[in-house]
Amino acid sequence: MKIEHAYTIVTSPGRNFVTLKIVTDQGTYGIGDATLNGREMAVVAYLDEHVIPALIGRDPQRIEDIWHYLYRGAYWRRGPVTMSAIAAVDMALWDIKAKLAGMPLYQLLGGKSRDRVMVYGHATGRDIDSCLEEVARHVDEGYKAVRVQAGVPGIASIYGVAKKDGEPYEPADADLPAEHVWSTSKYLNHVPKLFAAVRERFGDDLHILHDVHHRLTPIEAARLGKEVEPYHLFWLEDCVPAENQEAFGLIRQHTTTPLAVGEVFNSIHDAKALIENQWIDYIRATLTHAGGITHVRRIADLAGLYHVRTGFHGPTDLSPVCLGSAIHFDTWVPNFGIQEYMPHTSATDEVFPHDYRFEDGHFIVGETPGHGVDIDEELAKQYPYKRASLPVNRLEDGTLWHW
Ligand SMILES: O=C(O)C(=O)C[C@H](O)[C@H](O)CO
Ligand SMILES: [Mg+2]
Repeated sequence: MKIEHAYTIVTSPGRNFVTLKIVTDQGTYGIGDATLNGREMAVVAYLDEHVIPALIGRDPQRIEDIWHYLYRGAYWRRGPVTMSAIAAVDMALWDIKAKLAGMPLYQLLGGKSRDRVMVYGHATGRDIDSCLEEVARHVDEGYKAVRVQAGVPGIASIYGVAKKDGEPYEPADADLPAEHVWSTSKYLNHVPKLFAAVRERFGDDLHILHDVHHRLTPIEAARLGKEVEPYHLFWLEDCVPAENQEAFGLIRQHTTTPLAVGEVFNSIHDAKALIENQWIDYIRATLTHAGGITHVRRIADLAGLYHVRTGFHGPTDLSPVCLGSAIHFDTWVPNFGIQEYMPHTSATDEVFPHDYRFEDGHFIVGETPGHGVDIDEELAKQYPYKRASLPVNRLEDGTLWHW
């Protein structure tokens, strides 16, 4: 069997998505997600110019060999563009292999470790009261775990909070990067009050999560982790930028609040010290940005040795192809923790028909052979690419800060 044909599809049903389709000489095809928010066309160029020509004629069943061919063969290893391109190939090849086997992907990975996959949704509000209303809506819809993000008095716009209450949050909201202003002291003084209010209204059973979006220094993160201990967070996410993995060692010395990190990671090497030193509790590296199923499986296996569980990134800027594949992975992986879920627009769901379903705060995996997600190429053409950028963040004195 040979790869006969492969091509990229860029579509924007509400936001941009990049999909790779690989077709074999026997007609079976697979698709993979290559979406890198705000840098989509860099991955398209990488795939079109450097990867696809080298795939034609190869045996699609040799997933492991093709992974190493693309990783080692590039000489320039790692990085989000390279690893998203490799991931798209890998996901499409697993889709093909599972279709050839006549099995849903989770069966090929090793079968079910659980019947359903717990997800967390996003509650956002411009103040604490409106955030609580959104938490209530999620609880009514069956969610058992909710990420809470609220506006902070004195900060005009903040990560993770929708511009209008009740609407979904979209970070890539402008042609060129919007400029936000950030104050660590205002945030740190305010945010514990949000968790106190959530516990007060919803009691102890609801899992609550929070994303700091890389904005603190290690000692500030240690203070926050310590102060929120009484509210028993499921996790505190991305409390510091993670290029310096040792920073998490410092935070860990000070707090028992569970720590999650990894949505911007693209390799096992980004997470190795964090996992081996047990400085974190959840690893969030995603299939699309960290080299696909073949590589993320290695990260998960390493994590399992150290009591670190998975908590995959699942924003709307990863396509249903990534989400569908992630649900198969989550259903199999022994050290599963939780799956992030931001519902896609109905236009996106129409472009990407899929067989996974949300029920009572969980995802239920589908039984279609492959990863269970397809693309309607004719419909996709109706939504042309539109450049959209993530914002940048400055301190009140104008210093460029972490977004
Ligand atoms: O979903 C999350 O936890 C995020 O932090 C979302 C990111 O800001 C988003 O995916 C950036 O593209
Ligand atoms: Mg995040």
